[in-house]
Parts: sequence; structure tokens; C-alpha cells
Amino acid sequence: MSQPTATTPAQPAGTEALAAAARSVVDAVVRAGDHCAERAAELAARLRAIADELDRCAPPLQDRLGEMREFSRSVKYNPVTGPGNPFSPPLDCTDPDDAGDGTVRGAVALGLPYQGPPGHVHGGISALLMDHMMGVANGRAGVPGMTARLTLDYHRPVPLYQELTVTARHRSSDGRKVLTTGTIGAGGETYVSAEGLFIQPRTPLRE
Ligand SMILES: CCCCCCCCCC(=O)SCCNC(=O)CCNC(=O)[C@H](O)C(C)(C)COP(=O)(O)OP(=O)(O)OC[C@H]1O[C@@H](n2cnc3c(N)ncnc32)[C@H](O)[C@@H]1OP(=O)(O)O
Repeated sequence: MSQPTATTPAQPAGTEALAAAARSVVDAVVRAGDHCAERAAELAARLRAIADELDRCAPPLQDRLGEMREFSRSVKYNPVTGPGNPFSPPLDCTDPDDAGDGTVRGAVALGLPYQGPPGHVHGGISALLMDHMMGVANGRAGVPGMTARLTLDYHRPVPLYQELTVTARHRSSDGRKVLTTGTIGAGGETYVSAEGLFIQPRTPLRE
């Protein structure tokens, strides 16, 4: 029987299936740790061969960077919610359960690759989730912008392997300055709260 993992993607296909498989590899590498030391060299060679195969499919970097300016691709491959990016947990906010007040919600459970303090999520990962979710809230409010300042209060350590609720809400705008708040919590408890100042660019960031 396979070991439990923190992230259980819902039947992905195509490149999303590829990303989900790579994500599973990352999770399994950290969970197996020194317990697979005897087979590490052999397994590394097999993974390297797969990476080389993928490299042969990849277009020149400048072409790919150009493609990635497209909004749909930036959504698919972003490092927080992107189903096409193995680095993303991914945070699921496809059904954001908008309460009608502009709050966006997402759900995620994070495993050992995201550990900071023992048994808990790295504080920088919490900041990543907050930054991104506030960006999503701003986008939905029609005021997308660049993060200029991010302030986090870490109230409690964020547990690994527990479904977390991540929220964000655009609060106010003053010219190009956008103020947004967010939380990470579970079971009615808030582990992290955040406030962000975002600046709307003079020209759009993406095509
Ligand atoms: C699924 C799709 C959803 C995607 C969500 C993605 C979310 C991800 C968000 C990010 O990660 S963005 C990446 C991290 N952020 C950056 O790289 C930003 C780097 N900084 C910059 O590019 C510029 O500094 C910035 C665009 C933020 C501002 O430059 P500007 O030249 O446009 O602004 P300007 O300097 O004219 O300042 C405009 C106002 O903002 C204020 N301001 C700017 N930076 C500030 C700051 N850091 N703190 C406080 N106030 C600040 C500034 O004082 C001024 O106030 P006033 O209008 O009242 O005079």
C-alpha cells in the first residue's frame, strides 16, 4: 500500500498528470529520506534520464519565457495554485466559495517537503501562500498589482498534513495602492494573518 501524501490531486491529465507525478516524487523523496540510501544512486539515474527526456521537449528558454507571459499559462504554472507546476502544493482555489464580500478561499494540506520547524510548515511557505492568495483576491477585485510590502503575524505554528483554509480579501484602494488582508487557519483557528500593500503597475504585467 502506498504511503499517505499531503496532496491528492483529483485525476489530472496531460501535463497536469506529469506535474502531479513529479510532485509525488518530491514528496516521496523527502518521506523516504535516508531509508532509500542503498537505492539512491540507481533511482537518481532513472530520474535524471526522465529529466533529460523532458529537456529535449523544452523550447529555447527565451521562447518559453515569452509564452509564460500569457495569463492562462501564468495560472497553470504558478508556484502556488498551478496544476502544471510540480513545485506548487497545489493550493486549490478553483471553487473559492466567495462569501459575497470579495473573500477568496483555498484549501491545501502540506507535507514534509514544506517543513520548517519540526512537524510544521516553514514560515516562508506561509508567506508564499499569503502573497499569492492576496494576489488572487486583487485580481478578482479588478485591481491586480505587484507586492510592495507584506506583513505577517505568525500566531501559531502551522501544522503539516492538515487541511488548511487560506483566505484573502481586497480591503481598499488609494490610486494605484491596494491594501489586502489574508489568513491561514484550520478548524476555526487562525495560524497566520497577513496584510499586503500592492501597487498596480502603470502598464499591464501580462498580455
Ligand atoms: C493566478 C494569478 C494570480 C497571480 C497572483 C500573483 C501574486 C504574486 C505577487 C508577487 O509576488 S509580485 C512580486 C514581488 N514584488 C515585486 O517584485 C515588486 C518589486 N517592486 C516594484 O516593482 C516596484 O517597487 C513597485 C511596482 C512595487 C512600485 O513601483 P512604482 O514605480 O510603480 O511605484 P512608485 O514608486 O511610483 O510608488 C507608487 C506609490 O506606492 C508607494 N510605495 C511603493 N512601494 C512601496 C513600499 N514598498 N512601501 C510603501 N509604499 C510604497 C509609493 O510611496 C507611492 O505612494 P504615493 O502615490 O502615495 O506617493
